[in-house]
Amino acid sequence: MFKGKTILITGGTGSFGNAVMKRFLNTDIAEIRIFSRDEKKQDDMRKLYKNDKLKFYIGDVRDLASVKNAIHDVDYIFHAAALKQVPSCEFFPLEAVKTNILGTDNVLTAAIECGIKKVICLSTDKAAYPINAMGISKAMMEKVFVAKSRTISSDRTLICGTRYGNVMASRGSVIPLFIEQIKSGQPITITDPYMTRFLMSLDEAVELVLFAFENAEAGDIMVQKAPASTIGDLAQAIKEVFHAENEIKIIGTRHGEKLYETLLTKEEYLVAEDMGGFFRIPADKRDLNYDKYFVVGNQRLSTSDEYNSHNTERLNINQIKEKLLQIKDIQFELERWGRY
Ligand SMILES: O=c1ccn([C@@H]2O[C@H](COP(=O)(O)OP(=O)(O)O[C@H]3O[C@H](CO)[C@@H](O)[C@H](O)[C@H]3O)[C@@H](O)[C@H]2O)c(=O)[nH]1
Repeated sequence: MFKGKTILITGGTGSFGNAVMKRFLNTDIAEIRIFSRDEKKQDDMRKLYKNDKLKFYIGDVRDLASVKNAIHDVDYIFHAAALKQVPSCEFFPLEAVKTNILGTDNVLTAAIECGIKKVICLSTDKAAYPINAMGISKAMMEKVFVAKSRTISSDRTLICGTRYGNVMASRGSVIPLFIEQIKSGQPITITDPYMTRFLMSLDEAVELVLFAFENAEAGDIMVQKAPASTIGDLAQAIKEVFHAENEIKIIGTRHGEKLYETLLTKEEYLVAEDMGGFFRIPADKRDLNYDKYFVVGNQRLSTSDEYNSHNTERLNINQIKEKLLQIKDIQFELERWGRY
């Protein structure tokens, strides 16, 4: 599918960007463009991979001209650039607006103008029933790409998205933090032991985006079914994997946090297509003349459940340990500790 093609990954130096890049690097793809703001991270990547298929573009999704500069002759875009830390977006909500909402609009404007064949926008469970600035900005991002998908024929530019749960061990997330705390002998800080989060590996995140690439129609949001765990069990599993004795310190919920996350709202669950390991949330294809779509007896009330990290499959400590041990970064940390 990607033979001879050029892809652009916005936010390409991040955890997800790296994982997609690695998946494609040794295939018959023609070119992988990494678009991001950070020249140091790009330089590190350039030196690490030393591969002619990898091209680097400095730019910022907030700046339309810089996106346009990177987009010529591209076939497909994976749009992963985002501000994604929940607490920091609470303090700088307009920064989340600029990157996550306006930045996405820039990427789509440029993509449509340049006739890019497919754009896949990455969203998060925090966009479903959002309560924090990060989630609200991602919910608006979803609205932007669904609306934009209506304005262009999918034969020309197909715009769709994916919604993720927490990606285990991604940069800046809780798993690397717990490992750092273990290594430096500090207490492991837990916000709320009963809080739950969906747990996905980076490989699963890449799988989801590829599933969307193959199966999504214009405006669809694809969701991967995933198990979840409580944060208390996650911390205990990490302690056991590292044979650590660190004490646990409860620090309380941070700004903007939810007790559990939702991958499908009740309203979405009613219309979603169950595709086995995935859900497809179709875009509402009606226009604003609602009466022409109404069929008597066809009203549906939101009586269904939502799909969230409290009611999905719950992993126990041993199952979390199994998942942790499959993560390369954790294997690496354990080897460095000589405890593997
Ligand atoms: O010192 C800490 C820090 C965090 N947590 C908890 O660990 C969980 C995960 O936290 P974190 O890794 O910071 O992720 P989230 O805040 O859930 O957000 C992440 O996961 C989202 C998907 O839900 C992505 O969209 C975001 O970009 C990403 O930062 C949460 O329940 C936190 O309350 C702790 O218990 N102790």
